Amino acid sequence: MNDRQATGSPVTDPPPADLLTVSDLHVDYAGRPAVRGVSLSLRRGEILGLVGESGSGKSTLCSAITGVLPAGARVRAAGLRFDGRELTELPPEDMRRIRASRIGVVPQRPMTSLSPSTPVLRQMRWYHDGHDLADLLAQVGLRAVLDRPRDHPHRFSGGQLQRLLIVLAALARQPDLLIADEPTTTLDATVQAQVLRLLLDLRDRLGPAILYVTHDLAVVAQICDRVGVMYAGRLVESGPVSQIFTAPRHPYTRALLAALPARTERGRRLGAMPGHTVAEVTLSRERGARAGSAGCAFAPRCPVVLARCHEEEPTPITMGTDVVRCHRAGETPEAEEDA
Ligand SMILES: Nc1ncnc2c1ncn2[C@@H]1O[C@H](COP(=O)(O)OP(=O)(O)OP(=O)(O)O)[C@@H](O)[C@H]1O
Repeated sequence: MNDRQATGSPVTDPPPADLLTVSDLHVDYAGRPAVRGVSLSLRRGEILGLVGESGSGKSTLCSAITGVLPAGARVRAAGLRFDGRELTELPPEDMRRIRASRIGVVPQRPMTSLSPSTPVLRQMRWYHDGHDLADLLAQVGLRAVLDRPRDHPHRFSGGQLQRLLIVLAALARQPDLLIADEPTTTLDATVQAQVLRLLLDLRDRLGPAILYVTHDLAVVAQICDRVGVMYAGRLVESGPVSQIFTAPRHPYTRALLAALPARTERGRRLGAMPGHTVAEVTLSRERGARAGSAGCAFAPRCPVVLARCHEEEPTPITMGTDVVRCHRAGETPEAEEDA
């Protein structure tokens, strides 16, 4: 059950079934781990935010779900279940067909996703799969595009193009899952707000689940039901937005939230925290693993680190609605400081 439903649904409602369940997913690039043992689930109509600093594995996780990893990437998973079917057990062609027809992807940079030499409206007609395009555009307040049949992509703003691409991804095929990997990175705050409103509108109208990757915690607070926090390829904490923002249990999540000057500030990206970069941490961890110790990847930067954290990697612990990977997850922050 997600946060929004939690406030309004009667207690007797059956729990909504998961649309997507990822179990113990690992992705390596030429032997270097990028995603390490990630498990998550996404329910129909739910928006799950994925946050974490650059290089933490967010895009790789999305690409593993859509099945479009570059050559040289190696994927292992205990399971990748989509709408009741185990994708890893299907013949590759069936897997590709399900992914292509039922998972929509909103690109990060709209300008580079369209052909520059063909009018936008014509490109939309190629892809929209026979729906009434005028109706689709009117539903989301973009009917005016129909009056511009000769305009090429460069005649549109980034925000207009992004909203058109979201319409294509979400309405034309009506996928069950939309993956949006930082779709507002290149947009200013006002246009970003329009794009977020459009996504919420589409979710409410059509009910796709949305996996929304962002560096911006304010966006998470605004549109997501649940959030997953990634660090060095691990999902270190996940849970309802209300829980994570008010009582984060992982020290990395707490550091991210503390770095926000005001919880309501818009447009702030997650900067790397002072100290080691993720790449340095991963390298030092790999050296540690070779030397026989493989502790928590966050230990070198952790303000509440224990000796144990350098030696033993924490396993995920379920605590109420949260799943946390931290040896100290059960302690209050005050107790951690006193220790
Ligand atoms: N095609 C690739 N070949 C080799 N390594 C890659 C490739 N793509 C990503 N990586 C590495 O995998 C790790 C995870 O990268 P990924 O892009 O998934 O992180 P991210 O959290 O999405 O970062 P960002 O927020 O900057 O997009 C990084 O160490 C990155 O350098």
